[in-house]
Amino acid sequence: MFEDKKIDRPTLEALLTNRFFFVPSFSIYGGVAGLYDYGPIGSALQQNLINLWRQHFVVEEDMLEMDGAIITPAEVLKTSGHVEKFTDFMCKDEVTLEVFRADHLVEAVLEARLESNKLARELSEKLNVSEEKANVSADGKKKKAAANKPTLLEDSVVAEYNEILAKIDNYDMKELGDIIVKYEVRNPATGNKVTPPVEFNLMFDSSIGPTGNLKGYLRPETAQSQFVNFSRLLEFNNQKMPFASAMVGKSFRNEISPRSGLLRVREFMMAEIEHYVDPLNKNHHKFSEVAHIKLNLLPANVQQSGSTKITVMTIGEAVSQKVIDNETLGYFLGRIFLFLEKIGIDNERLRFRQHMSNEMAHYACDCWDAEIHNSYGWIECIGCADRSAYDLTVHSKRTKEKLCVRENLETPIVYDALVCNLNKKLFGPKFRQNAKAIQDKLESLTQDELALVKEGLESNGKYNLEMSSGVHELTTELLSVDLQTFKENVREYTPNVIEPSFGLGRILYSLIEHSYYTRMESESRSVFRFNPLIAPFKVLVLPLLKNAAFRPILTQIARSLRSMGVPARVDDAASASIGRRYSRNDELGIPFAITVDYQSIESGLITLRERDTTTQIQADIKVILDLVVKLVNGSETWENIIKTHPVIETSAE
Ligand SMILES: Nc1ncnc2c1ncn2[C@@H]1O[C@H](COP(=O)(O)OP(=O)(O)OP(=O)(O)O)[C@@H](O)[C@H]1O
Repeated sequence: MFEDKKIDRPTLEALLTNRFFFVPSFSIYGGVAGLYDYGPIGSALQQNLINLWRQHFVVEEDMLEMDGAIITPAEVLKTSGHVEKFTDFMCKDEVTLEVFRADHLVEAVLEARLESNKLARELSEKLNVSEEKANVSADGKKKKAAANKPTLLEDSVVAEYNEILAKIDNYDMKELGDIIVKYEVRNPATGNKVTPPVEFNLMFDSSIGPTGNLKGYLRPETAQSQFVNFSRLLEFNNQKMPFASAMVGKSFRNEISPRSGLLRVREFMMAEIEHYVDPLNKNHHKFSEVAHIKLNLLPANVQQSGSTKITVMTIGEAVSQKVIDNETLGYFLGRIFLFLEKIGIDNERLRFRQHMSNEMAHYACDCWDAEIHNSYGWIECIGCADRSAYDLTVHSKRTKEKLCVRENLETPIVYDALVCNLNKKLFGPKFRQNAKAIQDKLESLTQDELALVKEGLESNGKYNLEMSSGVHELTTELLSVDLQTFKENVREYTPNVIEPSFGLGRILYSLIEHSYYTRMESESRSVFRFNPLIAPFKVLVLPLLKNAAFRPILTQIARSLRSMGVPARVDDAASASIGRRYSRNDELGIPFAITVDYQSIESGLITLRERDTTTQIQADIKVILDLVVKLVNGSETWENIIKTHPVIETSAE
């Protein structure tokens, strides 16, 4: 099913830089890895992506949008676990001190060896020479791999490598260190050994205010601003559950070794949704709308067995067979699929990969990444996790603010529970300064623990309570543990959170690759097949020839389009032929072109060209402008139009 559509990345990258899609930031100062500036085309693409995302999620799913602060006090990120755990594993070239993200280094080296092995085998088959000889030729071709012990690999070693690659996201620091030693993973560029992996925290720190006493960080995700505002969001939603909040904004991660263009940067645009749901009911009222959608799934158990084989399943089947944990998670995977399809991502190069046990945060109960294949391999572009009640619980515990839902019950819940009844007159004087801590401890005991206290008191007249302050003897004069009946009219619970988290730069770059092609007749003519929703400019307006007589009509057309909300670009440069101008604007992915010629001045006729087919029709200005608006807003298709408007003959482009 999946076909690796190879592209010529150096040519694509040169085009993206030359046409100012995006470029390394501060390049005239030498640049800094992992920072990029978007030019007019990149910014317009990003903005269109954000607009479509807002329409598809915030508007259609009726979400509550927020815009939170970027600078975040350390206390918030300590509570969320980021200060301690937001780390990657780093190792260094022992000689040059070049740094690597350990899992990425292992991945790159093993992949290079597999590739080298493949080449050697192909050569060996072709030339029918001994494997040793073939090995020498393959080594010559793959210099990089040579630094990493390029030998023709035994089948069993190939299987081991493939298993490691399938599980690469699941290894902890020690396991990665062991793999590096066992398989002699070295710096591919120098062949030097690398140091054992260590943890590196990815957050940029800072201090807030002039005293330097308040430590802060640039946020590594937008989620925490949404969690800490949960009560206000719930209030705004008239206390109704379930509901979602959403936020688009920059996040910052001090990546160890950003080497893959927009895919791994230190400052990037995120779009995150936090969907709050009752932990006892994770069904979704619109689930039936996505249940039929077939997804390419890569479940955790398949990866754990060392395979990357895709299972194609409908979301309905996946949820009913518990491959996907619950309906709400399934619903969001479906909506993510529809969003990616709408913007133009190739479904054959999209898969949903489930996290393996170690990879998943300890509190999460299921997590799927939408991975898109591009020339860098399979890239996680969207994470979609069920984070359970973790975030709201920890922030609530730390701040003593209630971050929970109170729900009036139609039928009250009646239940029996054990409670401690203290004889306060004796309890306080007996334990003095420890009394409060002991009381708190007793109140925090579970029902099972209370049952043990009750049993001790009733059978021995005493119970020894162990605490960090020592062992405290509790006697029947001081307290009793009794069964009491409770009636609750209100149910209080902390919602679970399902979080789809989008990295817009990764989606954008993948879309650029999926949209890129070169025309058959000339390899040098690059085109982006951006659909009209995503295209930076929707219409190119150009004269057949440079002639001042065309200027008024060009201006009139461009102004009309712009006033109707259709971004238009005029290209009337004197030096370039019409074919050259079509082609250099195809490089910007402009879907339609309106051409003005002498007939336009005489009779108001203009031509409309479609980018991918290069077919053209001719009609009156008003007719064409009406058609363009429909084409751009998606209410009309080119296929339809050329059924009713004859395609005209044009000179070769
Ligand atoms: N350094 C980065 N550069 C660009 N996008 C990123 C980066 N880190 C994360 N993202 C995007 O943010 C999304 C959500 O972040 P998440 O924390 O789940 O990523 P992650 O698992 O840390 O990614 P990775 O494992 O690739 O570092 C990712 O799916 C990705 O699209």
